[in-house]
Amino acid sequence: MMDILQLEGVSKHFGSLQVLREVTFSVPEGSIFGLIGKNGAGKTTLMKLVLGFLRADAGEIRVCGEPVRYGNARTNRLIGYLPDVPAFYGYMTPVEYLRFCGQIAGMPPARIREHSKELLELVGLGSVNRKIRGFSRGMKQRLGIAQALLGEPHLLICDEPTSALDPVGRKEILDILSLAGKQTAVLFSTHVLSDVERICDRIAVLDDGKIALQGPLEEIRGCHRQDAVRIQLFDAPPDGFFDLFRQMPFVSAVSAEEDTVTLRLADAKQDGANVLNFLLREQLPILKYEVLEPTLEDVFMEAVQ
Ligand SMILES: Nc1ncnc2c1ncn2[C@@H]1O[C@H](COP(=O)(O)OP(=O)(O)OP(=O)(O)O)[C@@H](O)[C@H]1O
Repeated sequence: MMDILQLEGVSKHFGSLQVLREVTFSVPEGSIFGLIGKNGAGKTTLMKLVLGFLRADAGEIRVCGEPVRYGNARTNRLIGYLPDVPAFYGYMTPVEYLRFCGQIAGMPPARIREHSKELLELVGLGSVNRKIRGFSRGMKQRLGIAQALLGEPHLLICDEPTSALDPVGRKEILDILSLAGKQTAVLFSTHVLSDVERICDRIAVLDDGKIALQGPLEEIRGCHRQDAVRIQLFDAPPDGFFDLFRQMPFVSAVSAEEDTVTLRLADAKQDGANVLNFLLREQLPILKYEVLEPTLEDVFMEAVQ
């Protein structure tokens, strides 16, 4: 699979502040890539480097195999960009705005008309003929995505597209990015882990300028799988009963609370069956049995500590 974006050993400082330290990762074709980091972690700086708006101190950035050149980034024809605070001409309607953007980019008028219509449908602004001035923040973000997709980019870059939106607006944006991801690779930054869990297939965690963790989301979860099970009984067992689990060799941790116990196991499948058998033998009916998935939050906290 071709890499749409490659960063290799990219570093950047401002004065005495080292913002990025030898950042290396790539975004393959067809990927929706979540760049996770706290405020100030360097996400915006990284995106500006990819767009050639800033000059890297070291390292190389390639878009579809072409090196990015500072100040003269021909590679930007391959990229659609949604900045964190997009600016629009408030007196235009969405259709007028996209026409204006298409004209600047030198697209043929028929193509602009046709493609604008599709894109405005995609972002849920197909029937909105009002001026942009009165748009909500979410509507502006959606129009921004339509604009970024107008040139049919190979890579769509969105800087914190969901921050400052309410849960409904946030879901709308994620759904749109998910759809856009069928046509183009997507790189978006966020500090919201649930956004990433919803739509990304790959992630990188940026912490203190370094990539603390990266890879396919499934793989990352797999590696950090805790193999824990939570069991709830119909009734609280006799005092101290759950402590019996501590003596079992395959149980590495026990936490108990009234009728519920959480066990860390070497292997959820095999050891889980042993635990269940034990409870049956002791004639303690089970209300609920659950294998716990590590949340991205757990994984993230482990990576950035
Ligand atoms: N032009 C600049 N000159 C000096 N310092 C800068 C400049 N641009 C960014 N910084 C600093 O670099 C650090 C990283 O900023 P950046 O905007 O890349 O972070 P971010 O992860 O995008 O954070 P946020 O989510 O707050 O936008 C911050 O400490 C910021 O103050």
